This record gives sequence, structure tokens and C-alpha cells, in this order.
Amino acid sequence: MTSCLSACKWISSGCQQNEQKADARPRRATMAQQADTVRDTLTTLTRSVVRCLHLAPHAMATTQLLQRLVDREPLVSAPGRRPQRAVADWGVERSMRPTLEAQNLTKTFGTVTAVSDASFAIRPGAITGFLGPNGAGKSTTLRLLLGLVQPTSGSALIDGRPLHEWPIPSSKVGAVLDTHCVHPSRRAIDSVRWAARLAGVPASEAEELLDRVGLGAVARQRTGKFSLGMRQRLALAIALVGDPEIVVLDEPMNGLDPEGIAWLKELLRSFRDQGRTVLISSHLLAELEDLVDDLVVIAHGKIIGSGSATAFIDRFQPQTISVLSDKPEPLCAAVIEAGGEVIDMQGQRMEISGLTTIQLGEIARDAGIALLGLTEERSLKRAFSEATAARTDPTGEPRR
Ligand SMILES: Nc1ncnc2c1ncn2[C@@H]1O[C@H](COP(=O)(O)OP(=O)(O)OP(=O)(O)O)[C@@H](O)[C@H]1O
Repeated sequence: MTSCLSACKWISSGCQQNEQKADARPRRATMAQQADTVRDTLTTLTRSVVRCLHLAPHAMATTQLLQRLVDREPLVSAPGRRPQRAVADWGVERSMRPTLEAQNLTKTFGTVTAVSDASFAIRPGAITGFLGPNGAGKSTTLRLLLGLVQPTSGSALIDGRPLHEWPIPSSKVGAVLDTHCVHPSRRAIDSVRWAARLAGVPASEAEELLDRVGLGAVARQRTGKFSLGMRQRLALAIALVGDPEIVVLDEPMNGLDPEGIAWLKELLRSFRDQGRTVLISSHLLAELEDLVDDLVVIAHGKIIGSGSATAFIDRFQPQTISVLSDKPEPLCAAVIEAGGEVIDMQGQRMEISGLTTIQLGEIARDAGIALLGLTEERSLKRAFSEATAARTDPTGEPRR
């Protein structure tokens, strides 16, 4: 490990020297190519180390350290090379090279535009939620990212290049897009063995993978009668055969009972702890709330934005206070006088923004008004409603 780090630092310092020399010489483009070659060598070396670290517990900090070494901005701006910076339109700058990147992706099916000019980037080593209402374009975008659907325009990159250009795609990305991915008359274990063979992985690992997703006891049963939740688990076992760096899941909580959802969340957190990247789509916001680090939000085929989940909530759902009082009108007047805003008022309950709970308590005390109840409201669900409502087509016309 130490020697790998030293090697990375050595190559990195070589890059810096090359950069200084390149500045001094007229043939800047040649030097840029040389710097890129060295940088690519560093990237390859580091990816190998990172892949090894995926197996080690608590490796994330080291993984990120290594990743930072390769994620320096281009050392010399080569002609035509785009600086690698993530889209983060609710104010979060990303320091690391994205693992998955959509660049102006558009997909039309006949007259329907399923995805329109979508650009976003996924941070490595994080769990990113891909949120959108039904029909928003989530599945199409995921299929575009994985190269399963040809874009009408734009491009999808996995660590800087299309997935099919990676030598072993299954070790790069494992995906669950459809729970009907296996033949119903096959036994669960045979389906996983078959997937393992396709990925060039020893079929003997199938049993262990089924254990890992909680299907060990039914490994030898035919899958035709599996419930939706069991099919989700089986699809996940198949996605994991290549020990992928990135896991992409389309609505994986569908069909899982609360225990299954808790299990899946723990599994995804353990992936993150190992340094893997997780992209998970859902319209079930409450289920993602305590799971995701980042968000990409889509509505009507358009990306509303991407960035940290906290920044998203801050932007679309500023903190509000729900308060219950037996004198709502005088309280309302006192709140407005103090610079707060009354967003909603129904009977004795009102919703207030622009004040802290302490300020509100003091205002009520000074006005001689008792507060019967007080709750701070901040939720992903409300933020999401706000964000997508802003994009709702007021004419109600179907998407074109
Ligand atoms: N193969 C296709 N042919 C025609 N239209 C399609 C096709 N695939 C998707 N669409 C349309 O594109 C739009 C986006 O669909 P998509 O499945 O990507 O949305 P979604 O957000 O995944 O929805 P859901 O949560 O309901 O699965 C929808 O209007 C859908 O009907």
C-alpha cells in the first residue's frame, strides 16, 4: 500500500514537472499529450489499487486519497480536452472526477422526448439518489448511461468513456434494471452461475452471492414463483457477479417489505464504505431520505439539478416551523412584524419561515401568547414536491 502511494506521488510529481516545462516551451500540444499519457498511467495504477481496496474494510479514506491524486484538473490543457467538473446546480462544487456522467443526453421515442438535454455527474464513493415522479425519464436515463439505449444526441460516460469501451464492463458496473432478467424455469443458482460465466467469474461464487442477498435457502428453487422482492434480490446477486465498482439500481425497493428495505439500505451503505459508487433511482422519496448523500432530480425528462441532498433541501425547502397556538391571529401579526413569513394558516395551526424556533418562542413570550405545539419541518419529500412543481407544465399538455 505504502509503495503504491509512493508510486502515485512519484508519477504525480513527474506530471507537475512536465507541466512546468510545458509552460516554457512553444510546442504546448506535444507536452500536453505527454502529460496526459503520464496522467493516464497514474489513473490506471490507481484504479488497480482502488479495485484491490474494494475488498478491504474501511478503505474509503485511502481510496479517496488515491482518487484525489488522479483527479487533479488536467495538468496541461490539451486541445479539445474538456475539464472534468461535475454539474452541481444547487451550489455544490465537486473536487473529484465523476464516475458516471451524462453530457447533454437526449432520447426521443417517436414524438415523445423521454430525456431532454440531461447533464449531470455522479460523485465516486457516494450514494446518489436519482429521483423523479413516474414517467419522468429515470429508467431511460439509466439505460442511456449503461449504453443499453442509443442516445438521440449527447453522450454517457463511465469513468471518462462509454461502458462498452472498458475491458471488463461487469467489473465496472453492476446494474439491476429489470427483475425479469432470468428465465422462470431456471433455478436461482443456475441463473447466477450463468451470469458469472458471462462475466468471466468462477461460477463457484454463485452460492456465496445468493447467501449475500438472502436467497441462500432458496438457491435451488426455480425462480418462476419468486415474489417481486425475491426477484429484486436475485437480480442484485447477478449484478454483483463482477464485483463492480459502481452499482446502478432502478427502483430496487419495489416489492421489498420493510425488513427487506432496511437490509438493502445496509448493503448499499456497506458498498459505500468499501468505496463503491451507488446510483439508485426511486420515486419513493421517504425511503431514500436517510440513505443518499447526493441527488439528481428529474421531472418531465429534464434534469432539475444535482448536488448534495442537504443542499437540495436547503434550496427547495428552506426550514419551516409548524406551530400550534390558541391565538393564531395575534401570533401571525407578531411574526410578520418580526420579519418572519406565515406560509400557511389553518385554524390554530400555522406554518412559518424566516425565523428560528428560539426567535419564535421569544416573539410569542413577548406577545403573551402560549405555544401549544412546535415542530421543525425539513424533508426531502417536501423539497422534491417543491422542485418538481416548479417544472410542472401549467398547460397540462403531454410531454413532446
Ligand atoms: N421504448 C419506449 N418507447 C416509447 N416510449 C417510451 C419508451 N421508453 C420510455 N418511454 C416513454 O418515455 C417516458 C419516460 O419513461 P421512463 O420509463 O424512462 O420513466 P421513469 O421515470 O423510469 O418512469 P417509472 O418510474 O414509471 O418507471 C415515458 O413517457 C415513457 O412512456
